[in-house]
Amino acid sequence: MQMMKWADGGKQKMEWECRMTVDTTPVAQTSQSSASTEELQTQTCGCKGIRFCAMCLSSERVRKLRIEEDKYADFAVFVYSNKLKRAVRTTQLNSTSGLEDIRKVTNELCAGSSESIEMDGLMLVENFLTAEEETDILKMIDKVEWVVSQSGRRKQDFGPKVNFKHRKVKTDNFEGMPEYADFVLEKMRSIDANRLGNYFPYEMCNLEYEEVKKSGIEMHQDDMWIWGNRLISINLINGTVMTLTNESTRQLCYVLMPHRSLLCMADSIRYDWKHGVMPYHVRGRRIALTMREPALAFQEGGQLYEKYGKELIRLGNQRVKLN
Ligand SMILES: O=C(O)CCC(=O)C(=O)O
Ligand SMILES: [Fe+2]
Repeated sequence: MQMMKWADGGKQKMEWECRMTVDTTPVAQTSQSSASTEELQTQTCGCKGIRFCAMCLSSERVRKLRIEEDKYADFAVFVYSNKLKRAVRTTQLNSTSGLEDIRKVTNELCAGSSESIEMDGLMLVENFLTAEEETDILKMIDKVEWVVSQSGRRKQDFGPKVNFKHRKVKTDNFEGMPEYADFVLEKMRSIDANRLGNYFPYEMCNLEYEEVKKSGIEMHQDDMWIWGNRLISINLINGTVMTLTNESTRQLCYVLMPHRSLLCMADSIRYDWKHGVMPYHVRGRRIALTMREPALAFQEGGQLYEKYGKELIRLGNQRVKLN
């Protein structure tokens, strides 16, 4: 299998963005060309810097960045077991394994003598939404215009624009969360009031991934200045794999996220690990409904509450009616 890594060390400039992410070097991506790639190349995509999708895969910019290497090749590989609530070591997978192999190993896991690690702060809720609830939410999501984003994704942003480098926030286009946010937040509270209750996001970003576009999201950590502990991601239409890497312990963990599941990444998973979605783990169309809560400094009593937090929290509590 051919691997790609990025020659610029993964650093990239990002100014006013609607959302998160401190991007660093992405994990190797399998490079499979598809018949439709060439047709897509004539279109305009949103990729810049280290990012790529099917449309720009063979552009001059992307070709210059590629070198043959897999950054995580020597990491110990684990798969997350939602039954055991632990990540179990496997030698059947490597750092570029495909979706079907990861699914097989995950489904065949059993409590045994394999080395395993606690995944503090990782919570996977299978069947978080029923099929009917998913259909209702999707209808509302698809009423809103999609905007081309990076790495083959499209997005719908409900949140502030943030200049991560200069630590500035603009709220000009932020009118509140879409009306279906209340249903989602109430369902989270009803499932686990302790861990998922009391969640008042001031950002919701729906991300659309498509297999044909080779959509993915590079290994990254969400920004820690503005966004708080719990990152939420709900899998609509199709599930996928969340890849987690811990560079200090040199461990990689695959978390199989079924269709209609919710993933919460908090505590050490949020702060000690990176996460990403590999394009070759995407099937068909997938929508990730993601949410972020205020960092402590932006909450009442925090240093940035008066300057930014108060207004952001007020807007986060407003609802936008969808026609
Ligand atoms: O696609 C997902 O589930 C996660 C996306 C993500 O990590 C992000 O938006 O920061
Ligand atoms: Fe993220």
